Amino acid sequence: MADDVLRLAGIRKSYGVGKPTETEILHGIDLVLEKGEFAALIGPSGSGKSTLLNLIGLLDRPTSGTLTINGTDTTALDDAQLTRLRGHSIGFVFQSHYLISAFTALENVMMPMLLERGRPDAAMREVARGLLDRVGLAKWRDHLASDMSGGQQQRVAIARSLAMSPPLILADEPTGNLDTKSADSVFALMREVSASSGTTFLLVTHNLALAHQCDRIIELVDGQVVAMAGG
Ligand SMILES: Nc1ncnc2c1ncn2[C@@H]1O[C@H](COP(=O)(O)OP(=O)(O)OP(=O)(O)O)[C@@H](O)[C@H]1O
Repeated sequence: MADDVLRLAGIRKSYGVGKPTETEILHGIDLVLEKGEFAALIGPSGSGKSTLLNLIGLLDRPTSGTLTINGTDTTALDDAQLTRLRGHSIGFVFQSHYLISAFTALENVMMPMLLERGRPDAAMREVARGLLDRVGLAKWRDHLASDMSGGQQQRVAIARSLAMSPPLILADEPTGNLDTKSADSVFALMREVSASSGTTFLLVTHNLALAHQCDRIIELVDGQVVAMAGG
């Protein structure tokens, strides 16, 4: 369907393939995320959430099954093609923001565009300024990342994840290191971004209160999706 941003069919993942230790971690995942959906991925520790996120983020390959991102079947792509698709289609926000501490907020937000285009230009700066305005950090654009609070740094990371206007953002415990107030405001920001730009979010979280505020909850237990409920 044209509005599918992500489609997984029969995704299996084993580690140690061909070795005596071979273990299947994901046992056939079927999942569709549509444009603008804001979904939570929950499940106990060891259930396979990070393994699944790595596959969806094109950082690892499934053992079998098909994974389609924005209409592109990734099965037959080589590593260079996967890297290119990742750069254009997927934004990442992690528990640790992974900002470059010696760079300003603006420079951090420009990074994905710099990696793509090689050298800074005025248009890039303009996009980065607009994104920092959007996450409420207009006045902080020239501050070093290391001088900002945890919540502000996570806002910069969200602005950076939007730099290439990806249809899909993968957020792995993005509020895990924040106090409740900052966590709530970072969550609200992600929801606002999703609603206003139609960006699809998949949010991995152990925080059930946040999961219940999402459009949908996808629950993983022992490498299988056991429930998909409304938030
Ligand atoms: N590279 C690897 N090689 C072998 N086994 C792995 C590897 N990565 C993960 N596993 C195993 O896969 C299973 C699922 O791990 P995964 O990290 O995906 O779970 P998770 O749901 O993200 O857990 P958590 O909530 O603790 O982060 C675990 O049993 C883990 O030991």
